[in-house]
Amino acid sequence: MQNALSGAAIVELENVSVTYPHGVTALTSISLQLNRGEFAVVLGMSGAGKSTLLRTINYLRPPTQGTVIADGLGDLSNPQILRSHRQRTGMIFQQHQLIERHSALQNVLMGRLAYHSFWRSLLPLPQIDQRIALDCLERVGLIDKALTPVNVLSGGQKQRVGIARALAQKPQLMLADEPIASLDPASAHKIMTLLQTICQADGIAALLSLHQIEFAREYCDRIIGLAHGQIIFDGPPAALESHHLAEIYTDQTIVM
Ligand SMILES: Nc1ncnc2c1ncn2[C@@H]1O[C@H](COP(=O)(O)OP(=O)(O)OP(=O)(O)O)[C@@H](O)[C@H]1O
Repeated sequence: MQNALSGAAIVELENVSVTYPHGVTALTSISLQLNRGEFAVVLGMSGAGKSTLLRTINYLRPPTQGTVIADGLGDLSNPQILRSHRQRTGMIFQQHQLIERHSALQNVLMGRLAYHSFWRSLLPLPQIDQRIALDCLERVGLIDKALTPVNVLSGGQKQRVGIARALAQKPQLMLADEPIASLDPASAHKIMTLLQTICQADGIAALLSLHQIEFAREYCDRIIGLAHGQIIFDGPPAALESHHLAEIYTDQTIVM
């Protein structure tokens, strides 16, 4: 295979830095591989660079230095490679980013657009796409809400529609930016269980950003700790000790 990364990596960041136009550096010299089949989390204080890291992995925020390489595809600075990488990368957002007046099904169908040209996507999508979207709604337990406008769904249900939309892309990589931040603990556990189960069943690599250390420990098999745009810790939950947390959450008291 051309442009294959070593080992199990699906995407690799090499010496990546991101500086925003007004001069804030959000990431500094990040080198990181995300591996197939892993369910990883990035932890860090507000402003540590978690969202920027996730967005850089699909070039919603291109690096100002360094490269992002997708396995089997190559450097994301090439527009064609980026298009292929985005097609196989699902994105889940804290605020769902759904079209509120559209039904759950219409929103999930958006996940199929990456498989069609711009002009084709202006027409109703083929039946096969409708079937895939309905399957995805079924997997997140919302088949009975397929025709319900999203604006009458609960926060947890909206997040499940967001997961179904990402899933409809048939992704190999899932990026989830604070997927449980606006949910109560019971709904948050449901969403984490759902994400973990689906990613495991479909062999999807996942990188989530979270604020809740206890959720990261319970569900994830790899923790990446960021502080001030740099990686402070990268390892399994069992290796994360209080001194790492003190470094990640520099201004906060840590309760273990
Ligand atoms: N669009 C932007 N333009 C300018 N600066 C930005 C932009 N987005 C983020 N930043 C800055 O980059 C730094 C990292 O922000 P980022 O959103 O990646 O952190 P975060 O860890 O995700 O924070 P939070 O947990 O609050 O979402 C911060 O200093 C932030 O102010």
